[in-house]
Amino acid sequence: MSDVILDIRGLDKTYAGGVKALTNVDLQIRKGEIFALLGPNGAGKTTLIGSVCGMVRPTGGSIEVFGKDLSKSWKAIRQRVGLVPQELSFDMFDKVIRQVRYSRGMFGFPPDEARVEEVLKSLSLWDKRDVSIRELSGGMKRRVMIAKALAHEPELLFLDEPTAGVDVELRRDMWRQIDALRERGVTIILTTHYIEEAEEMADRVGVINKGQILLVDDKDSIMARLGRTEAHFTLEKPLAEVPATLTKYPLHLEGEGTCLVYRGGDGTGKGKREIADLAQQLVREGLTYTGLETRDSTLEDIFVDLVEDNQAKETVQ
Ligand SMILES: Nc1ncnc2c1ncn2[C@@H]1O[C@H](COP(=O)(O)OP(=O)(O)OP(=O)(O)O)[C@@H](O)[C@H]1O
Repeated sequence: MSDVILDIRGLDKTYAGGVKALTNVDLQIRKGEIFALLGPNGAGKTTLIGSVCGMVRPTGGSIEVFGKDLSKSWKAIRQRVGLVPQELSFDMFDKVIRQVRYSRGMFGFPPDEARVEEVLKSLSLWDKRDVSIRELSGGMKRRVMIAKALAHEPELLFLDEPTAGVDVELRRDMWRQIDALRERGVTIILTTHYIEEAEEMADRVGVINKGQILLVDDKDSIMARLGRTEAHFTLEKPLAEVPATLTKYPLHLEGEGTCLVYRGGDGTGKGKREIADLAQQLVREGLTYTGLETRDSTLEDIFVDLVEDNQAKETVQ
């Protein structure tokens, strides 16, 4: 891939206390994409970001950013990378605009008032520029964090849980901001617990659990490959087992035999077709049902299944 902007190979991190936070992580990020890294608490997301942004020293593997080895060209690379960390970090008594200016200087860039103004305006912070940060709401403080990370015009931007603790309205507003950055060609890697966020924003999604990458793919292919359709047939009379004539369908019984559950398909409409066939066959076989509910799986279902599967495999091993 010639447009790879970040190339992580065989990355390992074992913390001093012995916690293995990353195991043999391979990840390639393409220029201009929005990549969402999903994982439960403690999966290794922050460690992975920290390894690229210089807060964590990996114990194995390699990281190339903009085609350069991070361990050799750290300073030049860091100038072109932005990070919005999970935890708020600034001088609470300082004014918004000063913190943004200061951040630009920290990365070795000369003052540029036009740029600072543009960033503050794009995040609807211009009116608050002379307000002391401690007086802002939590969501607005988070915007200041983003403004700081954007002040030096990064080409690669990491957002670690950008919308944690932010209300729905502000979250959507931030999504718009992130979209605007993409339009400007910024490559964005975000970690999130909100699967809705990944579903809405990302071009590609990676799932990490216990320090291992379980899956990386285009969001649409994940839905097509792993998406399922579910149908719940409420039966008039309970069944002891799934009839032999129906075993070609992915079925099981729930609710002490009163609910026949179909779970199958592949996100391409196959599930809906099979459910329609199944419904007809139930009628032909005199298996009366009094209710039918269907729904397509979401990215969240796929994510939960993947992590649970991985957890179950680990328990067996
Ligand atoms: N400085 C540290 N020293 C020792 N262990 C650490 C350190 N930082 C993180 N860990 C451990 O490494 C593992 C991965 O943590 P990490 O913060 O990377 O996960 P995460 O996916 O970002 O979690 P969350 O979603 O809760 O932020 C966890 O078991 C965590 O307890």
